[in-house]
Amino acid sequence: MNVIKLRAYAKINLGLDVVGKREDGYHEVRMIMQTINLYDQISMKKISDSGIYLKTNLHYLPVNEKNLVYRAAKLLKDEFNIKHGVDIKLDKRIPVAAGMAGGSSDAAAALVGMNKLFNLGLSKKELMERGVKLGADVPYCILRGTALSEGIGEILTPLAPAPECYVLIAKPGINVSTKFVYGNLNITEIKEHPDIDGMIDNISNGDLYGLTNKLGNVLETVTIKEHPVIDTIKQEMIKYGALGSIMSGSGPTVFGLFDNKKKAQEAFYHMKGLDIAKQVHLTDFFNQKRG
Ligand SMILES: C[C@@](CO)(OP(=O)(O)O)[C@H](O)COP(=O)(O)OP(=O)(O)OC[C@H]1O[C@@H](n2ccc(N)nc2=O)[C@H](O)[C@@H]1O
Ligand SMILES: Nc1ncnc2c1ncn2[C@@H]1O[C@H](COP(=O)(O)OP(=O)(O)O)[C@@H](O)[C@H]1O
Repeated sequence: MNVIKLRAYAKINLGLDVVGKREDGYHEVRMIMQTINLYDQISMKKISDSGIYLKTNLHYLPVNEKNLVYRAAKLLKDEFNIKHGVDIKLDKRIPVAAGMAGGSSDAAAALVGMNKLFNLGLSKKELMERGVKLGADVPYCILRGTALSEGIGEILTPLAPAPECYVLIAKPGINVSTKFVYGNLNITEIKEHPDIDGMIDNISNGDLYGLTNKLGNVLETVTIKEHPVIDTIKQEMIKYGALGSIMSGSGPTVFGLFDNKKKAQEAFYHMKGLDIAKQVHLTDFFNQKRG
């Protein structure tokens, strides 16, 4: 097998709480993670030359060590002293710097791809252990599905698949740095913590309405202060029938959850017509079992 094609799925955070700060500056989190059916495509080809060559459809993305895909390939190439090189094509559809783990998911897919392409025999757990060196969300992007994420994001507990619904995604035309958002978060000032344990109960009972009532993300306090347009998009989603709407991750992407296809489609067209939302997608939850 000399060529491999992979899908790198985006995630949203149905709940994001920060419960502490470590001495190295990283934050301890409790998050409900959910993979959605929006993905980048990656193809990897073994070559005789020893280099790592990356091409992408987005001209502004780095194609060297600054790209997480390159770093993922290099990490395993160095560890296993692989002599062959790899040609990688990355077709991005997940919005960049959006709070949807696009880069982390690409890195996760590249680790999985290298493992297959060079028959390294690493288990999922062993790939996840390597993934955290590239980013806190990378182990989750290898696991996928609905999961509780703790520690800095690397302690993962798989949950039952969250109840099905429609997911409207809208990203305003601004980019947000995760480092900036965590760096400007003052934990002592967080007034409302999302009820992560309640959300876990709702997920195990298949209670969509209980779940959508509890959506919450403490990082909104930092990002919305900087970019009030995020709040405007949330309000538009609710106005158009979303059961709940919050910012994903460090932002600035906003998502809304819908139980009704027609309403979700109407909200999608409305959002596309607004010039505050630059990238808009209508999708649903990725479910490992449904494929
Ligand atoms: C906020 C979240 C929510 O899922 O996602 P995104 O918005 O990035 O998608 C994650 O916690 C982001 O994970 P990830 O994007 O992998 O973070 P990393 O690349 O490891 O770290 C970027 C920077 O964020 C800060 N950071 C990250 C994770 C964490 N638990 N505490 C932190 O303080 C650190 O300052 C770090 O230098
Ligand atoms: N494969 C990649 N895809 C997207 N961004 C990447 C990638 N590799 C490195 N980056 C850099 O990482 C930054 C954050 O990207 P991304 O992972 O999309 O953000 P987020 O985690 O907020 O969704 C970008 O500004 C980009 O320069």
